[in-house]
Amino acid sequence: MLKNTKKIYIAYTGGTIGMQPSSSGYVPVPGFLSETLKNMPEFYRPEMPEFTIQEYAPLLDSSDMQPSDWQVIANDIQINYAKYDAFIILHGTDTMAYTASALSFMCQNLQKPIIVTGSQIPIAQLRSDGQVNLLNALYIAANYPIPEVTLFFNNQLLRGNRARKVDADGFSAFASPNYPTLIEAGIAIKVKAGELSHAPDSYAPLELKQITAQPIGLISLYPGISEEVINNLLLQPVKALILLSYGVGNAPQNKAMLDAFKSARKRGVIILNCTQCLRGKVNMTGYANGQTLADVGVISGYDMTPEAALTKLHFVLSQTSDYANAVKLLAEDLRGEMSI
Ligand SMILES: NC(=O)C[C@H](N)C(=O)O
Repeated sequence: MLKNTKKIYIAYTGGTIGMQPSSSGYVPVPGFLSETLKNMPEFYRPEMPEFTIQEYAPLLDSSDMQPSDWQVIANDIQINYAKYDAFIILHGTDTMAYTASALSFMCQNLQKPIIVTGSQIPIAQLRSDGQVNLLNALYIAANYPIPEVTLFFNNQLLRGNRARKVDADGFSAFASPNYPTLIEAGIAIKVKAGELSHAPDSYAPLELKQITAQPIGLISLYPGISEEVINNLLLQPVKALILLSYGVGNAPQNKAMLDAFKSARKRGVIILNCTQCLRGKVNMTGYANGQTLADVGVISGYDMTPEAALTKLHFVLSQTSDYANAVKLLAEDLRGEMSI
């Protein structure tokens, strides 16, 4: 058996995969994951790539992840970019889709795979999905390199900025409602919508973009919503509001609410329309109720997930403070996050 010579960098940020039970529920325990892996010989078979685990301190339950943590991960990848063939981010599932989306925007000109994965049951527990998720992520990173930020879970490799956590306690915790699966790991590994990289002679440098946390509001419309609620959400220092609208981008014909959007738009607040449906795309020309939103300056988020919309706003507002510039960037498909 020929030894796999690929080198993979694993950034272990926390999450259930390396947790242990405590009196107050699962908690991450430093050193425990690396020790557990040492006793799992399948990770060291010759077909497996070499890997290095960088354990972060503190290890986080991913519900504690902040934009500054995305920056730490992105900086870490940049520092190690030349030395490794691919990167795996071990992460909790709760905010995994946010981190995957954020990294996709931060890593411009990415030419190596970054796969985010984790598990629903800790790796040291009976029936854990951690071992199979990490093993497959390593194998796919080494043998089926797709040079973008992806998320691997339950035998599916998804585009990171298209993924959503859709099941709180099932193994099939992630879906990509508006974009096909990149790779399906069944008995055979099938490359579906993913494009494999063709080992270039030299890698163009990775361009790392910064994200700083931005004041962004998010609201899902509901029958009975009042303009006071909307107005409160648009108060200073909010720079953008994600409006999760009905269906293809509809909202009630409530004059006071529309006026609130209009005056916010005049103050330079971005209002981004995404659908509250799991699947499908915003089209504000479909109904008169959607058109009135476009008329007051609400912009389309097309079929972006709320996670992609939020991280894209953090990203865009970190790059520019000019409204027109920001709107231009939001309308572009920057990293495959939306279908225009
Ligand atoms: N399955 C998990 O990883 C959930 C955990 N609370 C986390 O996001 O860190």
